[in-house]
Amino acid sequence: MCPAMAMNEQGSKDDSQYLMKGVKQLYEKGHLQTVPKKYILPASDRPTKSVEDPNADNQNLQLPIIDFAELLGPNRPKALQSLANACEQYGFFQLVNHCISDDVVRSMVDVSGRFFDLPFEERSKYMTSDMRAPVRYGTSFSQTKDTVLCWRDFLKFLCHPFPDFHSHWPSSPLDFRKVVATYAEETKHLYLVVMEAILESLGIIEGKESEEENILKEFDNGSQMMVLNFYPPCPQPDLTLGIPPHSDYGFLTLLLQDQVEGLQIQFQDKWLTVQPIPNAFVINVGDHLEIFSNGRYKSVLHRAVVNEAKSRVSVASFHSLPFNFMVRPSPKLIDEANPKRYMDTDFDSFLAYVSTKEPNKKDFLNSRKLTYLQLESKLKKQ
Ligand SMILES: O=C(O)CCC(=O)C(=O)O
Ligand SMILES: [Fe+2]
Repeated sequence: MCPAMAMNEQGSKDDSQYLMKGVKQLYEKGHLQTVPKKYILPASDRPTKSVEDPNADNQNLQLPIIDFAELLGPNRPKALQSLANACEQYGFFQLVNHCISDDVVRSMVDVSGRFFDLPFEERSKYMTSDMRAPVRYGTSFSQTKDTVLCWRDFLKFLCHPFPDFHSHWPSSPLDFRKVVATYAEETKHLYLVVMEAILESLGIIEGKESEEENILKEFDNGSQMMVLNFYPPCPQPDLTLGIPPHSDYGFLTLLLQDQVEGLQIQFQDKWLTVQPIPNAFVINVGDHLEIFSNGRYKSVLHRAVVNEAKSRVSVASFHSLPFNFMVRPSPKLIDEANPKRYMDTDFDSFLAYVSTKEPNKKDFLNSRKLTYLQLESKLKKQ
């Protein structure tokens, strides 16, 4: 009997070691009919499926679509308004007509898939529990802390700022570094143009004064981290999740998904599935932008579901200020009617937080919120 089947039925001592090799390994070697116990969520956390029930999860969602060309053209004011509405109401939008070529986008999804196709020995060279490692391969969400494991394997790596980062990236597949370097550079540029529009939509910048150029320079020098997610087919997709509900650290995430659906966002207390649009980016507001906008733009919970038939690849590019910078509500968005709603935060406090807790839902962002009493005493002092 293969180890995965044995584990399924009785649970052996080697289980955890075997499971730590990830779900691709499990799927390929296990001929699985059922998911191992360690992946089964409590009933209340499972994704449900019912087309008849209008209140059930998994209905489709047409996210607001922002046309990049409109954002740069004479209709910019209208496009900025749509951007503001999307960030306030959904925390998410799809960006179409952007400047990154179909070829660059397709190559990135393709090379990511080929990375996960490598033998486990090759992928596992990058396995580490060090959260600060410039390259980290792993499985689940936080593989050493998750009480229930998730149905995903991932590769995480730093893109910016990082001297000589190419030499840390996987050297296999042979074209990995070249394809990723082009993609990282182009997504960073796209992020900066979108971020400038977001700052304008918040009324933080208006023209090209020197003070405003400084704020843009901080974003220019900011951090960029990439995560490649791989979700193999799952024999019982209703019992588990690819990624549990979470919000993203950072200002913006630019997510590329292949044509297999799986991303769901929480909207009006329901989980709705985002329909992939070929070559579009799903962009979402991260915790730092919610803090910086003093709560005006929302960092929304999202998760990934898996399916029985197809594997799925997604590529997330996370962008924020430089790692040593404090993120705080913009002074331009604080006044008597809008007191400061969040504590200042930095990367170290985030790392300290996630390394002591099982990352769960919006915990980190909630830990940064000033409570009602704190707000009241601040108001009194003003
Ligand atoms: O795969 C997806 O659609 C979601 C990925 C995600 O949310 C993440 O990597 O933070
Ligand atoms: Fe995410």
